[in-house]
Amino acid sequence: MVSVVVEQITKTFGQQRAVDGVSFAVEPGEIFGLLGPNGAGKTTSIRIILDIFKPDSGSVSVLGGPMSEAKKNRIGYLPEERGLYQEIPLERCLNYLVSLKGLSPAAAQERIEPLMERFDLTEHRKKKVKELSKGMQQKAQLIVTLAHKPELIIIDEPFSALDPVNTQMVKDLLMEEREKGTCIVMCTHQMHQVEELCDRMVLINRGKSMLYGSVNEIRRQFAEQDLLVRALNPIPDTIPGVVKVEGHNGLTRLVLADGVSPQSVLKALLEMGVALEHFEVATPTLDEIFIQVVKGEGAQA
Ligand SMILES: Nc1ncnc2c1ncn2[C@@H]1O[C@H](COP(=O)(O)OP(=O)(O)OP(=O)(O)O)[C@@H](O)[C@H]1O
Repeated sequence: MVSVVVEQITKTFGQQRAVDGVSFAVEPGEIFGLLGPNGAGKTTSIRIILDIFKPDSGSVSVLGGPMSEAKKNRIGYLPEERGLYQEIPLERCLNYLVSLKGLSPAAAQERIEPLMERFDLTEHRKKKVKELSKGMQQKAQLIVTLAHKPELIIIDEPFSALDPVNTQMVKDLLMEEREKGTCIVMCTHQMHQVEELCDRMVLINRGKSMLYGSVNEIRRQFAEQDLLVRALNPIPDTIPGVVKVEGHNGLTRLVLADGVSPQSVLKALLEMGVALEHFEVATPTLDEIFIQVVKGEGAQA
């Protein structure tokens, strides 16, 4: 069963077309990136998926059909605007919010304790939420998102305010959830996290879907006609099929002539006696692809 199917959704606020014909599907056991610049329509799309907004047109299926009150307890949502009660102790706040997902206070407590331990929050459990640091509050919010063992997790900027150690901890947790077959939809502006974590993605710009598919496939589509090589002996200046040879971060970048394949250049290098240590087809980072697409230089539907 596909966890989320979004088909041709549109939403307009006044004159503003916030979402304009966006479609995508997310399977169980995958981490899916919902990406786009500020104001692209990501939060609006999430709110439509969660039935907070009705779309003007198009349809959404969540966990096998339309959203229902019962289904909301099978979803974990980490919203952009965080919703912890600031004036009460952390443990009470967590227990209350997790109980809202259909667990008894005792069952909620059983789920919360190991997560507080894992997130190094146990010693802070008696502190009022407002006395916790931003990173601690972020971790607490993640506990609320995950403790009821949702089948679908929708998270907006899960790594905000987290240091590298906590970021890694959250990444490990998300990868464990994926292993268990949970479906994870993640909004983030941190493209290197998407490269590391996401299986597939959609990139929205001005409400429209610009790129959709496997992260690796999208990166390959944008691969340049360049090779990055390093050798034990000097790399010749003139190589058949190569129009430019230049230094690049400790490697040598070979710019290929139109229509020349990386394999033919590899063969030429070996025939010229180059002792290769490193050979790769230069793949742009998602950051570079994001900027290229959003600036309108490489838009693909
Ligand atoms: N409730 C609303 N009323 C009016 N306009 C809205 C409303 N919610 C969103 N918009 C507009 O819709 C567009 C998309 O906003 P949205 O919040 O979905 O973007 P986003 O991709 O989540 O951006 P960010 O990365 O900055 O969070 C923006 O132009 C925004 O001003």
